[in-house]
Amino acid sequence: MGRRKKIVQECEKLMDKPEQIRNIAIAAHVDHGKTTLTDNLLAGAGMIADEGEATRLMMDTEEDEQERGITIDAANVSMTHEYQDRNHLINLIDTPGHVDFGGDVTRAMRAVDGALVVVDAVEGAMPQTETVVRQALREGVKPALFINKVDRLISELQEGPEEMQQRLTDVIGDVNELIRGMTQDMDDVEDWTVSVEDGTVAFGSALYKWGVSLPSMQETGMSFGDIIELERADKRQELHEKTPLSDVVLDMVAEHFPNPLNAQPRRIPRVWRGDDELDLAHQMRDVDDEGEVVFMVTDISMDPHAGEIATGRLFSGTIKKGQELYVSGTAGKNRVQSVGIFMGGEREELDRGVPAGNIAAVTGLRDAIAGSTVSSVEMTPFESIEHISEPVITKSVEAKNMDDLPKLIQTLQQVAKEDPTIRVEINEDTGEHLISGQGELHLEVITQRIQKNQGIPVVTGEPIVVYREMPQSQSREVEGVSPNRHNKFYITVEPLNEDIVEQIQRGEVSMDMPELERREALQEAGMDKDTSQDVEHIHGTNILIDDTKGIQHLNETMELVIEGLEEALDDGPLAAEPVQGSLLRLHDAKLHEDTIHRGPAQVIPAVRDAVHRSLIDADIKLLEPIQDVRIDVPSEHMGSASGEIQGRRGRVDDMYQEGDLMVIEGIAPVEEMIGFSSDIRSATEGRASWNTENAGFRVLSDNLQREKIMEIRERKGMKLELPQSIDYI
Ligand SMILES: Nc1nc2c(ncn2[C@@H]2O[C@H](COP(=O)(O)OP(=O)(O)OP(=O)(O)O)[C@@H](O)[C@H]2O)c(=O)[nH]1
Repeated sequence: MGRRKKIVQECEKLMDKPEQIRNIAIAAHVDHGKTTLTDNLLAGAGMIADEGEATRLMMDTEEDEQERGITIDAANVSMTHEYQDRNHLINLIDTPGHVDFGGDVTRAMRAVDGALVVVDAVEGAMPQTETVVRQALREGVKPALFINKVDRLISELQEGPEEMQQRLTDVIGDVNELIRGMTQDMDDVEDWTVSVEDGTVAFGSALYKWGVSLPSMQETGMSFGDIIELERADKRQELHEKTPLSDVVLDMVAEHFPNPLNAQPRRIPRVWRGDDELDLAHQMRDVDDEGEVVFMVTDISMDPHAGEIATGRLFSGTIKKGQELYVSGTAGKNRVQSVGIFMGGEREELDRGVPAGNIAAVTGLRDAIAGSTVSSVEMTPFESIEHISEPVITKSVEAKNMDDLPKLIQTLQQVAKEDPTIRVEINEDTGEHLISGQGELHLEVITQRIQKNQGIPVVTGEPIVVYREMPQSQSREVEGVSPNRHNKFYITVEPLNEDIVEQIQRGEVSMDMPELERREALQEAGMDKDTSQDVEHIHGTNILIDDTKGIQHLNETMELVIEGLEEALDDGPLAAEPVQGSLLRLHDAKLHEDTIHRGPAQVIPAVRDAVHRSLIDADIKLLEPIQDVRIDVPSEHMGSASGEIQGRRGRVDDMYQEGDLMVIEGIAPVEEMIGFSSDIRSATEGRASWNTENAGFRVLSDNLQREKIMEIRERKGMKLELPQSIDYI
């Protein structure tokens, strides 16, 4: 029997033993070595030959990933590992490190119970490290730490045992500081921090395939001194044989990460807000393979032969070929065509069903998108997997040949389904479609995949930034009148406080949650009690409050009011960009007796105009997306590197020495950061490494407001005048 077949059989056997399953993700800052580590683990588990570079191909499977040398999609793989005379099934997800692909990391965390955080010993904890730790903790996923590239401390930086120990202690301290900062408000008293003594920290070299932890050092009798000696003497093969990285890390995984039976009772209440007394709730907490099927889709990918593959975590029941399952948010059911597991980029179909507690790859769920809840009974869906960072950059895409148009539209729809951090606007009239994403690289990779994988030649526009509009003060009460003058709406608007906006973005306040919970959350974030009781609707990060009392027919008209409101907020009055962070109050309304005279054609424009006029009265301003920027650079290039931030309407907030490099931290508008990579390279002779992270939206400075609004209006073919309240009457 082939090796692969044998491993599949092993995995199948272990699937039914949840106490022997570990679902884990590997996550880190870009280039800290996740993919190299994952290759080690695969080789250690006997899945691939232990032969260096060729192994890379196993996890980074898409051609563009290998060309760019970074991970773009999260890859799934199942493997087995024997620990303390017991075999374990380890379902692993390797996640991308580049910030543009952070949405994949967020989704992967829903599927797993443990996160192995990889940190480069030389660079230490970096901004993306903080982000992935936060993503893990928010999902109730337990972290453990692997400090990588320790070979560089020894061979390049020539550090001795004390210096090295100090450096490792500092990295652990920094990671724990992040963890403590993020868990101080959590209700559970669980200790999420990592420590050498507990065995939740390991370190080593993924490149040279050796690793150690306190338990492994106790077992092998290796000391720091021995490691330094062997590494210095270039005896890395010996080091690898004496203390192989894969064993050390997989032992840590088996010992310290929770199995589904331990993890699910803790995680379900965090990610599911249904009634916890229901049988279904018990089945999910108990990982009941005979219960109803509850499957959370965390990733959709395309297989040229099998079609769409939905990968995700099965929390209850057994998923099998032929089952008819509900998909949240859609009507009707989908039929499961096949179920299987991933073995490093490749899917292995199984003849049997996959039971609760596993990560499964399912075909046939044509209505599912990343984030769908798929189940055998109708149920409250899981909390949506919020990725905080909204798209900030847009690019237009057109098919070169008109004949390709239908195929392009289909592909774009598929892209949006696979990656919810992308937004696609399809314009069948002009043929010019817009894709918005997390950054230049994100969009570039997607357009390249459309061209290469789908063979559709496309023309793309220059990347442009996505803007927002937001009121800055409290408006006066504004009257909106319907075209027939029989219906009137009285509205005011004011800015929402930042805490509330953030809560909505995180999904901690939504219309889907029980009202009482929502009220409490809003009050905690600073909303007064009366207001929090009258929330009628939430759209984007805007809230509608119904302050009216006993108005006849208002109830049945409310749907139209909301439609008018949404139209007004989607295309703000300044430049038709989305409005954010506004609190709208409906104070009063006068409605015609007769339904015919208060239909959509009357109510929608009246509300829309009232909202726009009140926004203008509330001193609405244009907001632009900004990024946190961090540059690490040798001190002789510090001036030119900080100049690259300041010259881009940016601000340098901090400069400090770290090791032999200077660190510059600041913020700059996304628009100005387009083309930054090549500029910083030439400004510092290629000596700088840098990282950017989207940091929300900021009011554009006053002297640029008019110019920018006109520029957008011109691009959109709108009238070239600043809108006045009077325009809407
Ligand atoms: N010296 C040294 N280099 C390493 C080690 N581990 C990884 N590298 C190198 O670091 C670079 C990045 O490694 P990857 O494994 O691709 O990093 P990653 O975190 O998966 O990066 P993304 O896929 O881009 O998110 C590669 O050039 C590796 O060869 C290590 O232990 N020591």
